[in-house]
This record gives sequence, structure tokens and C-alpha cells, in this order.
Amino acid sequence: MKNKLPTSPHAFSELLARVLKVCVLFLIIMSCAYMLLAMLGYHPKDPGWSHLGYHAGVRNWTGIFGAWLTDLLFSFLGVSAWFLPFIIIWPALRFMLRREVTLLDGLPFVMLRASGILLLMASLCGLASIHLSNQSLGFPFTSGGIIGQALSDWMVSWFSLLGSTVLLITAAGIGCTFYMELSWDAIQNRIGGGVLNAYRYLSALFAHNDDSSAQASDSAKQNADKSSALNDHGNNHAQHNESVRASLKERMRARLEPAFSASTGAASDAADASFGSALKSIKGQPATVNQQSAAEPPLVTEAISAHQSVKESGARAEPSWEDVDAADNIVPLRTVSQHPPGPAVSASASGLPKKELKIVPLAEAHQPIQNDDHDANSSNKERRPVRSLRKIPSLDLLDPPELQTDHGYSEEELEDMSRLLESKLKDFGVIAEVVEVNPGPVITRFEIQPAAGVKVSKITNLAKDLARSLAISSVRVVEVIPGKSVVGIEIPNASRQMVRLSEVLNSKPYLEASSRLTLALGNDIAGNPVVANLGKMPHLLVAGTTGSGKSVGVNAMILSLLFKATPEEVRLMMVDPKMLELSIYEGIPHLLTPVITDMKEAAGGLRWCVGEMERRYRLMAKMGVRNLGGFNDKVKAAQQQGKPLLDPLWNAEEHGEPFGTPAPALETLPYIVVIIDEFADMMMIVGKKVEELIARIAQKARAAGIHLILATQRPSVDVITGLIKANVPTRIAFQVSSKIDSRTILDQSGAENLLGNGDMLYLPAGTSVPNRVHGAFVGDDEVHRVVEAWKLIGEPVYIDAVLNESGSDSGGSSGGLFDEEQDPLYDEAVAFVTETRKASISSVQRKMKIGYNRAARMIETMEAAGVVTEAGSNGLREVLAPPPVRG
Ligand SMILES: Nc1ncnc2c1ncn2[C@@H]1O[C@H](COP(=O)(O)OP(=O)(O)OP(=O)(O)O)[C@@H](O)[C@H]1O
Repeated sequence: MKNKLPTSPHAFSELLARVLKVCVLFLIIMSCAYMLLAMLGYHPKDPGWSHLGYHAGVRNWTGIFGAWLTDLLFSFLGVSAWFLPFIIIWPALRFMLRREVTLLDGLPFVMLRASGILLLMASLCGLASIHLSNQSLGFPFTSGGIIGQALSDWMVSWFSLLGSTVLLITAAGIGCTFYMELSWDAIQNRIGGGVLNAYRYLSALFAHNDDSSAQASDSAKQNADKSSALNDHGNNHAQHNESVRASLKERMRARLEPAFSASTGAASDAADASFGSALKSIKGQPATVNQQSAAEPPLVTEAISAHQSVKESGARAEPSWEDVDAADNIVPLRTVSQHPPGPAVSASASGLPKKELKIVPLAEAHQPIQNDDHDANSSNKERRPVRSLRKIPSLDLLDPPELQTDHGYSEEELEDMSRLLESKLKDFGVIAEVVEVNPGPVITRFEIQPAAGVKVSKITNLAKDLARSLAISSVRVVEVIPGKSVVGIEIPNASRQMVRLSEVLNSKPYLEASSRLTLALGNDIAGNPVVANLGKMPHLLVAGTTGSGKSVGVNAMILSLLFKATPEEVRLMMVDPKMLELSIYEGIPHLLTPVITDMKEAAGGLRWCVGEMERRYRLMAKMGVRNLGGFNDKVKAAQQQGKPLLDPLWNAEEHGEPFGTPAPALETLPYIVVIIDEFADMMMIVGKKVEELIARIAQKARAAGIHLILATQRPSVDVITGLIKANVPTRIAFQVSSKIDSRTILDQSGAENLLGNGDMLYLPAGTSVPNRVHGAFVGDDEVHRVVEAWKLIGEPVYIDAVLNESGSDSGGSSGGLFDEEQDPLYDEAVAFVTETRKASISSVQRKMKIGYNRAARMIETMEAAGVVTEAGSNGLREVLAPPPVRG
């Protein structure tokens, strides 16, 4: 198999290159051998470059050429000439053995080494010239040759003897580094590893001696039995190793076969590619591999990388079975786990004996995220089965989840990947052992136990390098896994299972959740559904770079609301500056206003929310309840008793009714969810005032049943300001482009290592450890179907005040939009308030004969200007400014 004849021109040229390489190598080795022999046969009286021979004949074994060559070498290099053949052979050998490097590829390496050789030889010559006497050595010129003499003369005149020595040693060190492509770190590690191994070996030896002396009284028979058992065990062990090696080799061969044959089955290819892709990088880093192989026994993964390199080379018409034979080098590290305890077959990266690798599906290992379906705002009575007789479209409108055919990685693949991970970590100087693997539907989590003294932040900082060296899109390091002392490394599966919204909405946590504000987010890493209660959040910030799945995520949240609540229970205000994402919902009965696309109107909408929030607070204060749930309960109870409650805030004049018109009966109030799709745009257009409005709603609106969902693709600090962050405690980060962005949203890195396509980190309020959630996918056509179904059930009843509110503002420029002090009636209102010492909105309203919201705005402006205090717990304000002086 190995020597199959080439069949294509490409394969022929490859073969030719290989043969040429071998010839060149042979030539170099033989030249060096000749040089060495010539030097060994050196006779000072032979003829040469530096002098004429005293004898007619030549004594050198290698003839006149050898005599001249040696004389030249010794004349110029002195004693250092002896190093030359060895120095040349070593890199030549390494270069020739790098199978995949062509001469041109290798040229930079050759030049690097050549310059290293020059520097090294020159400094050795200099050092020899300074420190070795030629008297006993008898070289033609000096012990350092002409080069050493010239160099040392020049250096000593400038740097003295000591200075020259130091400089020459430094130059030799640098030359050596270039020459050997040395990493001093690796040398340190090797020396350290050697010392440790020697120590372990010695301590094991002494322990063994102690044991044997303690057991010296055992009978000779027992000893004989023992030793024969040990021998048996050793033999069994060797056999076992052999068989595992053979089986691994067989496995690889089995994997390679389909790669070569045209009739490759798609399934096996997919599984193979999935694993192979994780190993691609090794081939791209030949230096690394060589260094590693010099330092430690080749790993399974190296052999597999050879397999990968073969597999990759669709271009390489004639793959070599040498790659399969690399499997002969496999050291079956994991055999220990399946073997009775005995002399350790392998050692982990930490040098300690391996424990058995546990493979536990994430479904068992992962603690599901607590789905909090208890809404603080809703009383117990409201906790009833949700899908009752209320008219809500059927969940059948959504596409069903696809049948999952991919079964993820096999056990062997997981084991191999664990080894690869350990070895890659080791390359980066982190000694750690994979103790458990948790395969999940989208990612696989490797739990690693770092060696003592390894800082977890070091591993976190390696996330990108690990991803690159494992040739995968991203690696996420989970610093803390609750209840465990290990560090998690999350690696994406080659094929990812999609989470459909229908799957999450049909799950128990969603169906049984009592809150009308239940949001379906997706599945956790173990595949458990994750739902969250917006009522408890109570506001949510969603950020992620473009294409990360943010809009799909927001759509899934909106549909979760639409499948849970009627328009009487939840009303929506949607702001969509991009005019494409949310416009799809136009016309559903839940909307308070048409989808807002004009940013000035959006600001007006927010202001309406502030007014509504104040109104609800006053209503709740009058009714003696603490939140919207309590208010609704009271209203419903009164309705059931046939004694509906009347609106305590009713003002007939304000509504254009004659004085004395009885107040209307109170109705239950819906929750209001304000969804702003690109909230950065709003901040840019309307400015700081939006930030203040959002902060005000966020601070107080929870009890009033008003909740915000803010989405942005620009998670920068000028958008997600401190004020907003402080008041919007629940965050969701989809994939972002940098650690800084991740910190802006979550106060920690991690979101930059997400996979995109709906992969998110969900940070519930009051927690610091984010949960990874694979977002639920919902397509535009599904959204359309749900929207159409709702449109058939009812029409939206828009609240004019929202539009009027924005309309009243639209006259001003965007800069002066919120400048209430420009209100023509503002001065009059201030005079009225300071005169009457009454800072109530309704009195200003009555006096000025203006709408509630305008009056509320004036009072707020007065508060900001320090004319009145902020409302106390009883809703009253004090007037601070003195009454106007009347002339
Ligand atoms: N949960 C998911 N599962 C699978 N694929 C998803 C998921 N969410 C989004 N995607 C894929 O990612 C693509 C981009 O998603 P989406 O449009 O939501 O991104 P975005 O962050 O809103 O981008 P933009 O800000 O540009 O609109 C979608 O077309 C879809 O193919």
C-alpha cells in the first residue's frame, strides 16, 4: 500500500520532490562524514592553504583534497571547526524530515538557521581565541582561527577581556536560539519536567524499597507468585496496549477508507469531518508538532491530524498510507481507564496517572436554569391554567421542531478531543486534565481540572488561541460551574441542533407558567427549555452584533407574549427605527399605537408611558393596593359582586363632560410592554432625554405593570449608559464582536465567544453568572401566521393620547423637543403653583385647562428646576420656590 505507483502528474512531481530531498540529505550527510574523517586524519605537515607540505606524500586518509579542506577549516575556524559537521547535519535532517515542506517553503527556515550558524560559529571562534591557548593544540594560526583572532582582537580593544566574553556568550546564545528555533520556555519546561520525573522515579523507587523490606518476611513462594503475576500483568498489559493500538489504527483506517473512495457516505463524512475539523490546525503548525513530538510521545491526535491532512487533500491525488501508519505511534492513553490498575501505561499532561474520563450528557450534568414563573405582581388567584377559554391562536401555527438525526460525537471522538484539548492547553503552558465531558445538543462541555497554581483567568484569556489551534469557530471558557471545582470549556458541535420556538412554547415550563409576561428564550446547553418572566425582570436589555440572532430572539419573545395573553391582559408599544423588524406586527389587537418608526413619536410614546405610570400609581394609591396585580384583583372582585368600583381620578371637565357627570366604572388594567428594537438609533436622534425617560420608567414602572425590552446592536457605553444599566438589571447578550462589548452588556467577557445564530448569554437580575441559552428560532412566515390569526380575532384599539402626546411635541425641533420651559403656559403655571402652594398635576390641569400629560410635564419640569420637590410616598409635592412678587 505504502509504495503505490503515482497515477497523476501532481503525484509524480510530489514523488520527485521527495526523492530529490532524500538525495540532497544523503549528499549532505556524506559530505559531513568526509569532513569529519578529514579532520580526524589531519596532519600539520600535510600540504594545505596555509603552508606547503614538508613531505612529498600526503598523510591525510582522505587525500590531498581532505588535507586542504582541513587546513582551511582549522586555519579559519580553529577548534570550532570540529562543531561544523554536526551543526550542518542536524538542521538538514530536520528539514528533510519535514515531509510537507518544499524547498521554497523551507527557505526562510534555512536562512534563519544559516544566520544562527554564522553567529554561533563566529562567537565560538572568538571565545576560543580569547580563552584557549594554541600551544598544545597546534592549529595553523590560533585556537579560534583567523576569524576568532580578528574578532577577539577587535572586541578586546573595545570591550576588554571580560566584556568581550560576556558579549560573545550572548551572541552564541542568540545564534543557538536561531539555529535550533529554540523556545527557552520549552527548555525550561523540559528541564523542569525532567527534574520532576527524576524525583518521581526516585521516590517511587524508595517507596518500593521500603515496601520490599517490610515484606521481606514473606515466603519465597509468595514472591515467586507475585513476580509471575506481575509478569503476566505486564504481558497482558503490553498485549492490551498492542490491541488498543491495533484497534485505533483500524479505526483510523476505517475512517480513511471512505475519504479516499468516491462512494463516501454522507453520514460518515459528516461525523468524520466534525471530528477532523477540530484537528485541522496541527497540520498548519509543523513546527509545533515537531517540538511537541520531541518533548513527549506522539498523541492519538497527531496521528489523527495526519489523517486529517490526508482527508483535506482532495487536491492530493495520491494520499500516502504513511499517514495511517502514523497510528503505529499511538500511545493509547485511555487504556488505563479500561484496564485493571497496574503500572501506569500513560501519564496525563500533568504527569499524574489518568483518571477514567467520565462522559455524562449535559442533560444529566447541567443544572437547569430556574424558570421563575411566579410573578410578584400577580396574586395567587391569577395563577390558573393559562390556555383556558380565552381566545388565543393555537400553537399549531408554528412550525414543528425538526427530527434530530445527528447523535453528536462518539465516545472515542470525545476521548480523542479531550486528549487534543489537554495537549493544546499544554502548548500554551496550562497543565490541566479533562475529567468529564458533557455532550449537549449544540455544544460539548469539557470539564477540566487545572493543576495547582493555574489561574482560571489564564485559561479564559486563551479562549481565542484555543479556538484557533483547535480550528473551531469559538471556545467559551466557563470559569465557574456551580457546585463544582472544575473549569468548563465549551466547544461547538460540528452540527448544531436548531431549537424551534414551537418546541419551547409546547414545553411544560411555558404552558404552566402563570404570568402573562412569560418569555420563551430557547433551550439551555442541556436542551432544557428556558422561559423567563418579564414581570420579574422587570426590564430587559438585549444586545448583539448584527446577524447574531437578536431580531429572531425579540420575535420569539413577542410571540411568547402573543400566545399567552389577550389584548385585555397585555398591550404592546413597539418602536422600530429600522422600519423592518417590527412592522410585521402592524394591526394586531395588542398594540397601543401603530408600530412607531418616527423617533420623535417614540419619545412621545415614552412620555405617555411616564404619564400612564404616574396615573396608575395614583390609582393604586387611592385603591390602597401595592401593584397592578392587586389593583386588578380588587376591580375584578368588585365586578363579581355586582358593585363595580368607580374611577376615583375622574374629572368630568377634563374629558369635556358637564360637571357632575358620574365617574365611569374601573376596568382592569393591562400590562404594558414597550419594545424598542434599535434603541441606539433613538438615543442618537432624540438624545439624552430618552435616556432619562427610560430611566424613569425603568425605576418605577414595575409596580405599575409597565415593562421595557430594549434591543441594540451597538452595545457601546454611549448607548448602554450607566443610568440605563443601573435600571435595567436583566440582560441578554447575543454574540458581540469584542470583549469590551460583552463587558458593556454583562459586566464580564464571554459573549464574544458565542456562536451566533441565536446563541446567547442570559443574565437574570441580581445574578453574576450568565446562563448560556440557545435561542429559539422562529421564521418570518411563522410570525406572519400568528399576526394574521390575531388580526382575525380582533382589531387594535389605539389610545389617541399616545399619538397626541407625540403630536404635541412634533412642532418643536428635536433639540427643543423636551424643553418644557418653552411651553407658553409654563411661567403662568409656575406662578400659579408658587402662589397657591399646591403642586398637584390636576390643579395645574384645571387652572390652565390643559391635558393631564402636559400638566404632568410642567410639574416635572418644575421639579427639575427645583421649584417643587419630588412626589413623596403619599404622592404630594412641596412647593419650594417663593411666591412671585406682585407689583
Ligand atoms: N435561534 C436561532 N437558531 C438558528 N438560527 C438562528 C437563530 N436566530 C437567528 N438565526 C439565524 O441568524 C440569522 C440572523 O438573525 P437575525 O436577523 O435575528 O440577526 P440580527 O442580530 O437581528 O441581525 P440584524 O441586527 O442585522 O437584523 C437569521 O437569518 C437566522 O438564519
